[in-house]
Amino acid sequence: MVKIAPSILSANFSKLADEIKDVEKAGADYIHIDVMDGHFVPNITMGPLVVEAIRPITKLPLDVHLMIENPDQFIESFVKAGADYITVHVEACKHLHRTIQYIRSFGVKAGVVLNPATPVEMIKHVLKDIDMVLLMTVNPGFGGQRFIMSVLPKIKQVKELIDQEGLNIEIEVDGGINPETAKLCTDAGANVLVAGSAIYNHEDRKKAINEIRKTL
Ligand SMILES: O=C(CO)[C@H](O)[C@H](O)COP(=O)(O)O
Ligand SMILES: [Co+2]
Repeated sequence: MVKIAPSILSANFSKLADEIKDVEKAGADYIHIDVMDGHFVPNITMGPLVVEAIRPITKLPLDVHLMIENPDQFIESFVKAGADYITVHVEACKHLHRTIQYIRSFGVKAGVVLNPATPVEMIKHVLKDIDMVLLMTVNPGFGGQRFIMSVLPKIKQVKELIDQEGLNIEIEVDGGINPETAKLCTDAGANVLVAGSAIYNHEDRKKAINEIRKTL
């Protein structure tokens, strides 16, 4: 079963609680939270205080995507704020294996993220230690960008590696996911689809989620 994770990056922040309840009612599986620090990516968004405020609003797992330098420094704060998944960029971690162990030491699911230009080889050594691989299908930093087609073979590559090893790891894709691109990703092996603008730019979120689901 493919999961849909609306990214609140494209939500109306002045009524964030309603925006989250709306997608939960509409059949979302996770809430995707994009954390940006203005260093790792050229944009600044939200931090642990926002995650803490969101936690009581929804029963859905909070999928926290850290686009920040030196993520270790903030992991405990995001755990305390209520994150269920914490994903860190391979490109931002000096000691990736250590960071993953640190996330898991709190009983939280750990994921690794690859930018479009980063090869899959970078995560081979940690596959047995993670719960999720997140493949960026845009360059991180902004919502509403165009899907990068050249990431599709990487999704397949990750799926094959996971299957070869008999592991139970979610494959999430993030960026430019919409009714045109979703099935390309699930056919390649993705089972979690992050969608920001494709859901939040529509008045009817249930319809927007169903439009994606019915293509799969
Ligand atoms: O991580 C992200 C950007 O760095 C966002 O999750 C992503 O861009 C979602 O937005 P959209 O679906 O509009 O592309
Ligand atoms: Co994201």
